[in-house]
Amino acid sequence: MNRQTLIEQIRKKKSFLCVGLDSDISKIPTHLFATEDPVFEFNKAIIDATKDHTVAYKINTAFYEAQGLKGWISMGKTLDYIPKDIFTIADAKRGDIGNTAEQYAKTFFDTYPYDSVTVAPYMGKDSVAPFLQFPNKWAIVLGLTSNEGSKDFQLQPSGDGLLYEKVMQTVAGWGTVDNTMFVVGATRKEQLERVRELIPDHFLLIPGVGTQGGDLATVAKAAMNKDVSILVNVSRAIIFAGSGMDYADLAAKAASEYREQMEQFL
Ligand SMILES: O=c1ccn([C@@H]2O[C@H](COP(=O)(O)O)[C@@H](O)[C@H]2O)c(=O)[nH]1
Repeated sequence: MNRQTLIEQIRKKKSFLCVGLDSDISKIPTHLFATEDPVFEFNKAIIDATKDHTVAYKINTAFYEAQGLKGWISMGKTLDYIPKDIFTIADAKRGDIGNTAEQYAKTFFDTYPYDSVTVAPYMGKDSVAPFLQFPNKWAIVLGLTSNEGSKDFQLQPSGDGLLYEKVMQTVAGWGTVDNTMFVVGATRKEQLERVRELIPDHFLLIPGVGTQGGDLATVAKAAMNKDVSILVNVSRAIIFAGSGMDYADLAAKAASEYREQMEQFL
């Protein structure tokens, strides 16, 4: 999906919500274990319940890879089931030397036709470049992450600024606003305005609202630009809003409430 279409979807649905399909098998309602593929059945109902409220789905591949072959099968079926006008993210956080990165790009853009994949930039330009060669596909590069450990390296001084500032400015020069987004945690609210000074036009994928405690209004005010250009991810607070037979209804309610809040900023 290209940038213009994504912006149009955000305007049309009045939502910049990304629902995270972190479908942890240990948290899936027990009645689904009577089905052949409980993870897919869970995701299918979540997608049916939330698709009108969201413009993106983020599949965190860890929850699928941990299940081995059957996890990859559930992931493939889930990706196929997502409506084609909804942006898809493989949250795989890949990054390796060039020829290996090429294989990762092929995995998540060709074999599994995601719109985007999250990429760790630590290994430098040749590790990110292979993800930037596919028309209408995106590398979503870790910029400033939501976890406590982001203080260990990302927020450390580097030259005149902080390491994450240097990383984001450098990576922004490798691609364009049409193929590169950045991950910035909602929990790093002190840095959001600085991020927008550094990269005013790029899309940001913002996780950390919901279970991690990030505030939607703070994020929207600091990070939106004239084209909106943010996707706010919520995983557990939507997909595990309930744990019984009514889990999909409760997920729909949670997603709808986030969308209604988002509409106020659009
Ligand atoms: O900095 C980051 C980068 C990625 N994530 C991922 O986003 C979701 C958040 O899940 P919640 O349940 O809404 O907390 C999850 O897949 C993380 O791996 C992040 O949280 N922070």
